Amino acid sequence: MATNGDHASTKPPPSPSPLRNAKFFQANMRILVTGGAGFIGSHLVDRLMENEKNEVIVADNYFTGSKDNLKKWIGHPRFELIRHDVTEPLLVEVDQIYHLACPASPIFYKYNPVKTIKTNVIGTLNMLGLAKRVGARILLTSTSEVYGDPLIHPQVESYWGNVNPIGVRSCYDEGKRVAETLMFDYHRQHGIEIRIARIFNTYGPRMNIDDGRVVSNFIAQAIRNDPLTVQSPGTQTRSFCYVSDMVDGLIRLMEGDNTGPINIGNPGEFTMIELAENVKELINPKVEIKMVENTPDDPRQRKPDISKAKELLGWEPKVKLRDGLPLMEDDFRTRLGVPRN
Ligand SMILES: NC(=O)c1ccc[n+]([C@@H]2O[C@H](COP(=O)([O-])OP(=O)(O)OC[C@H]3O[C@@H](n4cnc5c(N)ncnc54)[C@H](O)[C@@H]3O)[C@@H](O)[C@H]2O)c1
Ligand SMILES: O=c1ccn([C@@H]2O[C@H](COP(=O)(O)OP(=O)(O)O[C@H]3OC[C@@H](O)[C@H](O)[C@H]3O)[C@@H](O)[C@H]2O)c(=O)[nH]1
Repeated sequence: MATNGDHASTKPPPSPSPLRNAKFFQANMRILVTGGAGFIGSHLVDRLMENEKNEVIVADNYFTGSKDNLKKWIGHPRFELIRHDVTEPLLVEVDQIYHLACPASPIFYKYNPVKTIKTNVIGTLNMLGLAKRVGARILLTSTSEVYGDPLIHPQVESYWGNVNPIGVRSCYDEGKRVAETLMFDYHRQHGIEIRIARIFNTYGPRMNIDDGRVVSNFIAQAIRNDPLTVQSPGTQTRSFCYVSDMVDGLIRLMEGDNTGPINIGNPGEFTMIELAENVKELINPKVEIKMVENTPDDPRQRKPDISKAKELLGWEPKVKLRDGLPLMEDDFRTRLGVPRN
C-alpha cells in the first residue's frame, strides 16, 4: 500500500470493480479527468488516449475550459465528454480519477471566490465520495500556492506554508489546502488510494489567450506588439514548467506507490523582469516592457525543491523555458492569426 511516512492509512482500500479481474473481460482502465477541457487537463487527456487500453471520461463545466481543446477526441469510442459541475455529485464507474477541475488563473479564481471555494471543497468531497464508492484511485492537482508567500526557499513538501486565510487569493490557496486535508482524511479514514501533486506554474499551448497568467499575457502582448505588463516590483520570481513535462509527472505520480504530496515543477527560477526580457528577445525585440501595479498578496518567490519527485517518481523536467516559449508562440500565432514575419 502507498504510504507517506506517518500518513499511513488505517484501512485497506475499497475493492475495485469485480470486472477488473474477470477472466473474459477485456479490462480497460476507465479514467475520469475532471477539468479535462482545460489547459493541463486536455494535454493529460491526449496522453491518456494514446494508450489503447484507456477509456477516458471528461467532466467539465466549461468555466475556463473549452470543447475545442478536446475536439480531436469527440466521437472517439474510448472517449466521453460530460458537461458537469463537480460541486454536484457524479455517478460513473471508473478506476482512476484525475481531479483537476478548478479555475487556475488568479483573475478567474477571484472572479467568483465563493464558487472557487465550493469547487475546491464540495467538488473534492464529491470526487472522494465517488472514489470511495467505486474503489478508484484519485489524484488531486494541488498547487504551489499552498505555500503562500513562502518563508523558506526553495519550497519543500514538508513546509507548512505562509498563507493569508482572509485575503483575495484565499478562496484558491486555502481551498486547495482543505482539498489536501480531505484527501488525507479519506485516505486515513476510508482507505482511499490518494495521490497529491503540488503543481508549480505551468505553461504551454492551449492556455487561454486572455487567461491573465503571466506567460500567456506576455506572449499574446509580444505577438500583438502591446507593451509587456510587468507587475511591480518585477523582482518577484516564478519557476515555469512546460506542459508535456507536467503531464508526464502527473501520470508517474498516479501510477507510482507514493501518496505525495509531491512538488511537480521546473526549478529554473526567473524574475518577472527576466521573463519579460526573454519573451522580448525570442518573440518581438521591438516590444516595450512597462511596469504596472500588482495585485494583493502576490507571492514574492517561488521555486520547487523536486528532490522527492526525482527520487520517488524518477521524474524531472526536460524542457527549458527558452525552448518552451517558442512552442507556445506557434500555437498563439495560429490562434491570433498573426504569422511570423
Ligand atoms: N497551470 C498551472 O500553472 C497550475 C498550477 C498549480 C495548480 N494547477 C491546478 O491544475 C488544475 C488545472 O489547471 P489549468 O491550468 O489547466 O486550468 P484551467 O482553468 O485551464 O482548467 C481548469 C478546468 O476546470 C474546469 N472547471 C472549473 N470549475 C469547475 C467545476 N466547478 N466543475 C467542473 N469543471 C470545472 C474549467 O472549465 C477548466 O476546463 C487546476 O486544479 C489548478 O488548480 C495549475
Ligand atoms: O501580466 C502579468 C501577469 C502576471 N504578472 C506577475 O507574474 C507572476 C505570476 O502570476 P500568474 O498570474 O501567472 O500566476 P501565479 O504564480 O500568481 O499563480 C499561479 O501559480 C500557482 C497556480 O496554482 C495558479 O493556478 C497559477 O495561476 C506574479 O508575480 C504576477 O504579479 C505580471 O508581471 N504580469
